[in-house]
Amino acid sequence: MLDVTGVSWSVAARRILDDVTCAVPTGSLVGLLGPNGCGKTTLLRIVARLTRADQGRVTVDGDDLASLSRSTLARRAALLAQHADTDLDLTVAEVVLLGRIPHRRSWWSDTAADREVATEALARVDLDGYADRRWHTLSGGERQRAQLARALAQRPRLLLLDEPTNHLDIGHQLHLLHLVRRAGITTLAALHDLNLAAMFCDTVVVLAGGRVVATGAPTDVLTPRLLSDVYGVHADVAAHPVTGRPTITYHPPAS
Ligand SMILES: Nc1ncnc2c1ncn2[C@@H]1O[C@H](COP(=O)(O)OP(=O)(O)OP(=O)(O)O)[C@@H](O)[C@H]1O
Repeated sequence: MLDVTGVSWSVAARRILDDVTCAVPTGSLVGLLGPNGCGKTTLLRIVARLTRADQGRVTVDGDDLASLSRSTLARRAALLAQHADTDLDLTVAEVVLLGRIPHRRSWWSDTAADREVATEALARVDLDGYADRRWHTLSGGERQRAQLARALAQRPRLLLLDEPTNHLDIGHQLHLLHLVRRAGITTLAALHDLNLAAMFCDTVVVLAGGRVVATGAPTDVLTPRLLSDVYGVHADVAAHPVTGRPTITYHPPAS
């Protein structure tokens, strides 16, 4: 369970997050939504302890994040950053094996078990046979999936995903979120595609101007009124004929 309570953060005299409270129940997928610049990445960075909150508290399975050692945190939480990439001349397997570092006794030697975990993670993201490819030869979508494999290879209890469907074609977007859901890992994912959020998330948390403006089941939160208030768009929302989840059809902007 991830609990974020009263988190605020300012930079250059500007309040970016303002008293944010939200929770991700164990094993659930929570979508972090909101327009560009509303503070989604900042919140994920605070939970990953890459940025320090000015106020508030974050606990993971009851433990205060601030009290965990770096190595314990690295074993517990994995972050897939928005622009995760590397300039190093690594193979795909080497990148995925970076996810095993927090679990190793020695920095340099990966074990057969580590390599097995990495191979399995690559298979899960549909990248079998890519292990020996050089990183720079991958497409944007292949890199994104390989970065998810690295995060999965970390075997985290908490997964933090910043726009994980970036660069992915629709088939791989659906596959990735289906996979994340089925993995049963406590997951907080910043998402821009509201239809995907509606389809896969147990709960959505909507930020606007650094504040939580709505939290709840997608059906309750993703209403035409909220889409208009938060995103300034007009849309129809209907229940999907099979799943009953909301599906959004946007209206073109009035000229
Ligand atoms: N280190 C920083 N210095 C100055 N401004 C910052 C810093 N970090 C974040 N910001 C600002 O804080 C706001 C929130 O940024 P953040 O990246 O969290 O938004 P976001 O919701 O993830 O946006 P997007 O959907 O565009 O990725 C933005 O206006 C950004 O410019």
